[in-house]
Amino acid sequence: MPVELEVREVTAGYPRVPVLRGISLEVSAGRLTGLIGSNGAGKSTLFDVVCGRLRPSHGRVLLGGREVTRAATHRRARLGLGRTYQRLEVFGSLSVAENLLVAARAAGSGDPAQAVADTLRRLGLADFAAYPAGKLPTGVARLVEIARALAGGARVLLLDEPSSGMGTGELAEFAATLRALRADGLALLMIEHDLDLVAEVCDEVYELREGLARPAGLSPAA
Ligand SMILES: Nc1ncnc2c1ncn2[C@@H]1O[C@H](COP(=O)(O)OP(=O)(O)OP(=O)(O)O)[C@@H](O)[C@H]1O
Repeated sequence: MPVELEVREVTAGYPRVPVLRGISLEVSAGRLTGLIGSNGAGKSTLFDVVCGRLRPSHGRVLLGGREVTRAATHRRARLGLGRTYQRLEVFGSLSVAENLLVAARAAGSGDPAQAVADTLRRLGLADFAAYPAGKLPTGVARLVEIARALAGGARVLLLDEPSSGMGTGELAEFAATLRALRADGLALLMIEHDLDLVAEVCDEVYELREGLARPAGLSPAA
């Protein structure tokens, strides 16, 4: 499977706070890659570099083999990069379907309404289509965030603690959803604190520690 996202020797941080010190990792299509590490290790910082919210002082980011290290966030989105956030970022006053429609229109997809219908079905959200996103239980709202990225044409998806706020039943369903997205050929990079979920679904796992990404000793999924 082709490598969709490459991070090569990235060094980045904030004024007087060095965080990443030469990180390299790859995410391929049809693979679910886990990213773990203690609080403050720099996981979200790495996502910010990949998305273009933070410019690295050294190193490169490639999407689908294209250099995007200096590309604007919206250009990366056009190239198929999607992201969810640790703190939910759905449009609360819009319905679930409207949330997706905004993304599908912004992506300029051929038939936005069709893209929305397909994505709602894909994530098992059809019954919630007309529901105000701001009133959803957290676990469902996290699926809406993922659906919105997919409706926007994401092929590389960065998930920031997607299981937080989910109950046990929701977690089992979510694991199945992740496997289905992987089977569809998406390249998935997931920050996650639930190590049982990581060990269950991830093909490979990196641990972020002291500014470097190292393969973690979690048994990968079959
Ligand atoms: N805007 C900022 N300005 C200055 N320092 C920041 C900023 N954002 C994050 N940091 C610092 O950068 C370091 C890495 O933070 P980051 O949020 O990337 O860690 P994380 O691994 O995602 O942690 P968590 O698991 O708690 O979300 C921390 O020391 C944090 O305090």
